[in-house]
Amino acid sequence: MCSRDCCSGPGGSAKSGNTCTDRKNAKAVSVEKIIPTPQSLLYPYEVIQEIADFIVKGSNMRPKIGIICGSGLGSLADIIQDAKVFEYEKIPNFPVSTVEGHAGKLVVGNLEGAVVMAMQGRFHFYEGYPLAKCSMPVRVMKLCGVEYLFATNAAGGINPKYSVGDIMLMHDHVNMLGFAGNSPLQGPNDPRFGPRFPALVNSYNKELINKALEIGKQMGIEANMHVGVYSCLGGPTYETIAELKALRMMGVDAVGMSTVHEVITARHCDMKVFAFSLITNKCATEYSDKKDDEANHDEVMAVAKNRQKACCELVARLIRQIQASS
Ligand SMILES: O=P(O)(O)O[C@H]1O[C@H](CO)[C@@H](O)[C@H]1O
Ligand code: HPA
Repeated sequence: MCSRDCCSGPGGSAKSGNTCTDRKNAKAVSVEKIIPTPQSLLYPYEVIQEIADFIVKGSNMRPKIGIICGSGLGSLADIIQDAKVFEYEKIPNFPVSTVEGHAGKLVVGNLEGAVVMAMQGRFHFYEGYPLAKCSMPVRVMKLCGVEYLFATNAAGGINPKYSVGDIMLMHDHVNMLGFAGNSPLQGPNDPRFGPRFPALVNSYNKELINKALEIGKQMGIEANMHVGVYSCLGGPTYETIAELKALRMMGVDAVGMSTVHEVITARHCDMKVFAFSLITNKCATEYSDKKDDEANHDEVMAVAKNRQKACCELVARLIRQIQASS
């Protein structure tokens, strides 16, 4: 079995110059070798432990809260104090960020009295990474000591009541990649992380949602805050009108290309999850010739930049409350 990067995503081909020894020696390769590595075996426990040790030793901190910054929301990591910054390239066995708005840095430090670690840059399926690789950093967080995952994303609003700039607290998801038979947990289960068949009802911590709603009121943004259902598609294409109509019929309020596999991985290893979507564009669910109806990443980034202050404030205040009650 080849478990090197060259067989598991774009970081690999960069490192290996696209030469995989298994591929070069194809004639001699046995059937076992050409069956793709099950996702769960790409990052064995020991490799995750090595990465976690590297971060804990390198920062001399043990984080309690992990934050994943969505597209254009990297400033969530800029408010961390006494920060130790690790570039992804310099972390052993870590993938690289390839998307604009995802800087590719891991920031460990203090925020509102808690030690946090924040990913300024997440990994997406459309970048060519298997889902287990996209969500591998969540397991690293767990082995660093993280108890809470804060996952944030930029998303298209399908619920007609949502406006650009609104914040949707996630209380559930529809796992479209899972419907298609893809999961970060696919392959042999390592019980040191969690059970073979994890339950996902109650994945999004209700207490944290309620606290965030209260904070929204205190910030005077309650009219721009919703509680809703997110769905992740594979991307990188934005959705067709027919797909958006179908998602709406399924009860989806916001759509993106991330987060769900991170939440699955976090719940598998029993982390408490808080997640929100910043609505960066309204998704059209009727046919029209208007160019305005087309989503684009520049708009996503611009809206995220405009709303980063409110997002930072929400995250900081919620962490303060977690600290106050622990
Ligand atoms: O989910 P995040 O990483 O915030 O990014 C969202 O924005 C990008 C599309 O504009 C996609 O990557 C989508 O998933
Ligand atoms: N669709 C999918 N992903 C997205 C969108 C969208 O409209 N906006 C931001 N990320």
